[in-house]
Amino acid sequence: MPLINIIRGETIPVAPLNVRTPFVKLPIWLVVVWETIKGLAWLVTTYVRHWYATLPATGLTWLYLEHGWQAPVALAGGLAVVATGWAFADRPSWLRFGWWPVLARVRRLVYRRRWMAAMVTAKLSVSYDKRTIIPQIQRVRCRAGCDEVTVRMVTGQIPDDFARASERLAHTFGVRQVKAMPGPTYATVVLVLMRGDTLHQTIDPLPVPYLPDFTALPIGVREDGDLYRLRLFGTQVLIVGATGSGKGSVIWSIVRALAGGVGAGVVELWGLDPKGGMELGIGRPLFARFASRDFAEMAAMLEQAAATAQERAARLAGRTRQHEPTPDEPLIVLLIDELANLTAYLTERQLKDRIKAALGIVLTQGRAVGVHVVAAIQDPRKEVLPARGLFPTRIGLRLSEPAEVDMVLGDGMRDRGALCDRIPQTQPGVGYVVLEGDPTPMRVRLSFCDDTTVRDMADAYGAAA
Ligand SMILES: Nc1ncnc2c1ncn2[C@@H]1O[C@H](COP(=O)(O)OP(=O)(O)OP(=O)(O)O)[C@@H](O)[C@H]1O
Repeated sequence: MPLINIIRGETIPVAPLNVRTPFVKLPIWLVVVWETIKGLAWLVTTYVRHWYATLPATGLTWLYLEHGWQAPVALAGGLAVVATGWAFADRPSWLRFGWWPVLARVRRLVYRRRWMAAMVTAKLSVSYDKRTIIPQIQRVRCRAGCDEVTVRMVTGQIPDDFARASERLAHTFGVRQVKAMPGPTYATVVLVLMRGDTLHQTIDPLPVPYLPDFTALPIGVREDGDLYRLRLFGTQVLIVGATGSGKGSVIWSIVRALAGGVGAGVVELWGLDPKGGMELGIGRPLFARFASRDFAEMAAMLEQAAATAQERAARLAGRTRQHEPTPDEPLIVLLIDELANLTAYLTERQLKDRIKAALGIVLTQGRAVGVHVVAAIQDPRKEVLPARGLFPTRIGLRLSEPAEVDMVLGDGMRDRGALCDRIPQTQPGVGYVVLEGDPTPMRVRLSFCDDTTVRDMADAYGAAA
């Protein structure tokens, strides 16, 4: 009979019907056999699933039964000696194939214990049709200072859902930070749970490359332990950070990576230090051109850089897509400390307009023809730096407000883990960058060149060298 007056999807109240379940009589031996088969099947599945624990336990028990307690103790001792020897002989392979896989097994158990509660409280479980569906742990991998947990998401979820809950997850699992990035296949997300802090200590100045690779200048260390290499070809670089965040160390790290080129004559550094030469002054011999007090001189330098960029662009048009620096036509890098002094705080209107126009030309036309800008600024707001969008590469150091993070690194980057506003004042030189081809931000620490290092570098590679 068709139901009338029933809205689709509405729950129909239980009918007051008296239902009697059919009564089937089973012999007791059948019940016992069935339960035994079920128990055995459970034992076999558990044994196979947890082979990493059950197999060694079986082996040790067999040894004990066959040869007494000395045999398993000798075997365990022997294994410990071999493992220690391996760890000392070749630490990377020991970590990769020995220690981390074992640790990953243990961590998997730890995560599974708290997983359900974590997913429900972080609102990552999905209730549907009176059922609660939880994202599933697929794989756990351990690496230096972090665990990578690959999770199978519930249908309809996206990695950004996990990114938004990352802080909650970090507290739940007692780790420093959680980053969420798209997994290797659709419907998976990789949660990177950062434990220790590989960037805790100051990074010493890196070796100066004999001739710089302009596509990969080594300027710091990434939190995954690799070198952080900056691509200069084809880009302009903006460094944003509150006062004392270490903007100077980014500038000097870049200069250090380019110093070999300065010595060889294929790189020309132009220094603009509107704060009176406080920052760049110590490395004066490294700069082919330098201005620190006279704003008219700075405007003239920018105009000359703009004219060079235009002239090179006109000459190279249709011949090459990337200018190759030579001693006759070197790569020009304009290093500007506190750019806001030129773009926002300058009171002289005419000078300001000249600087704005020249800077716009350099930023738009200089990228492919070897005229680059590396500029530092404290305040990333549009009112202070209208040309922010013309800097394709941005480095976000410690910032004062969460809202500034997305302004510097791009929309949604704070949710994806770029916590620039949480960098402690005690960690200058730490910041976040967006690497090519990676949608999640990477935490990095720039190398620190103290005054003596800068002076030595200037003596070795500067004009007088
Ligand atoms: N990469 C780094 N590693 C360790 N310490 C650093 C690093 N960079 C800077 N510092 C320390 O932090 C202090 C402040 O750095 P710095 O002057 O470069 O900051 P800043 O952002 O340029 O500040 P301001 O805007 O006031 O010029 C330095 O005196 C130095 O001792």
